[in-house]
Amino acid sequence: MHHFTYRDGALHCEDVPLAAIAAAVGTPVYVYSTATLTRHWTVFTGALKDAGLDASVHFATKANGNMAVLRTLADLGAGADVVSGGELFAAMHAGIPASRIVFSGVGKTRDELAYALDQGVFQINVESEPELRLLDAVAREKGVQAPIAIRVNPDVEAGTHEKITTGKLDNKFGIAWTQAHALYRLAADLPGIAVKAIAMHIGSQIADLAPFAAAFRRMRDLLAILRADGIEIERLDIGGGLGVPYDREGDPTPMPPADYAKVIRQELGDLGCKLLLEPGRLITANAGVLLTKVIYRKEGATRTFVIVDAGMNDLVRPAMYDAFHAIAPVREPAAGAATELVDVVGPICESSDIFAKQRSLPRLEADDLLVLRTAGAYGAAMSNSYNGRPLVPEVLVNGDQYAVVRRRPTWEELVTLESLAPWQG
Ligand SMILES: Cc1ncc(COP(=O)(O)O)c(C=O)c1O
Ligand SMILES: N[C@@H](CCCC[NH3+])C(=O)O
Repeated sequence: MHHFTYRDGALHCEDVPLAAIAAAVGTPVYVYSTATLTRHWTVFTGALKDAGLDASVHFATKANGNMAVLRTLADLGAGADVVSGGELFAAMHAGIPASRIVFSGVGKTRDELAYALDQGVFQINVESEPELRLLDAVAREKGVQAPIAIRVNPDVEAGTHEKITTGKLDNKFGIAWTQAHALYRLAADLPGIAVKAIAMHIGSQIADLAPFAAAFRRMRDLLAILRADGIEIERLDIGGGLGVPYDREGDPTPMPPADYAKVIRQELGDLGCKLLLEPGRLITANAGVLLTKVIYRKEGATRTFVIVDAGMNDLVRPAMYDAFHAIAPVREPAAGAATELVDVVGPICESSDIFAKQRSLPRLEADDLLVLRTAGAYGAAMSNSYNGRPLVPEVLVNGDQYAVVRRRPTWEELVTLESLAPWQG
């Protein structure tokens, strides 16, 4: 069931024509579908339940931290996986209780650890020995015990883009699995630490089950070693990383959640541990599009450029990871309409500000509206104001209603955080 479809020749999000949103809010703008968010959440949690797994799902808020999106998920029972004090604050602000929040991240500061303990987060995923010792000290100062997992790096090849792989030995994330037992031994002996779980996360946009299965087996082996040493582990946090279809011809079809759940059950289902999952992209990527307008059609010497009003500051994935995003015109092309090969580019003064090279699209003119699909994860979340462009706004659709859930800042607001130095008068 798709919630971004053509009706009467016009692309809609649920029951709202995207052209109506463009007219009212302006472009560029992200548009999210409540129905798709709900469907993804329900299918994913349903697959875990159908596989008989005792699991809790903690949405990785880095993928999409919009408060209205988080509230939609919170209302469905979501927990959160956060990676900074700011994300922890925002998740709680959106209505996700600390008791359902996991705090991950390779560089948590003393202040962030103290804040997380004060709030009573469910679990802190420790990623190094110095962090473990600091957390122990902060917890003891407060007279509490910090509930922890140690994030273990299983050293598997996730088969994804090298900029988003995290589970190889030379990545900065987690503890090498060869060093994990010793660190768990230390953790078990620290009075400010309560060892609860083993955590892992091997990368993002993974479209194959084999790396997950290999990592789960490492986890299983480690659990046996820890148990033999008298270290009790109640739960296993298996991270996120499931890939989604970006609709590029020839791309592998990402795995269905039911198949993923089956592998979890096979490898980890008989250990008496509760499971924690941290999907991000899977929940929100296909629930959002970036709606943009053609500014110019420019006939270059060797190619035609379609210059749009969204830029790499609004959606950095193509520039940063050579990511593919399907592009569709908001006005449905007539059946059999001619297509041409064009480069779709943004207005930013960077040569990498290119959304698509030599993409086959119907002829586009100035003022035509387009969407970049599958933009609901790591889209707005990674946006910035480079080139003096106000942060891109966000709209949430629900049936025939829509609301601006982050407004576009004004030019005045672009400079309000800045001030002159005292000697400048
Ligand atoms: C620790 C951790 N958990 C969860 C996620 C979410 O990953 P994804 O959006 O690929 O599901 C990430 C990001 O890769 C992460 O670093
Ligand atoms: N930002 C990346 C994913 C990074 C995952 C963060 N751990 C992307 O858009 O693909």
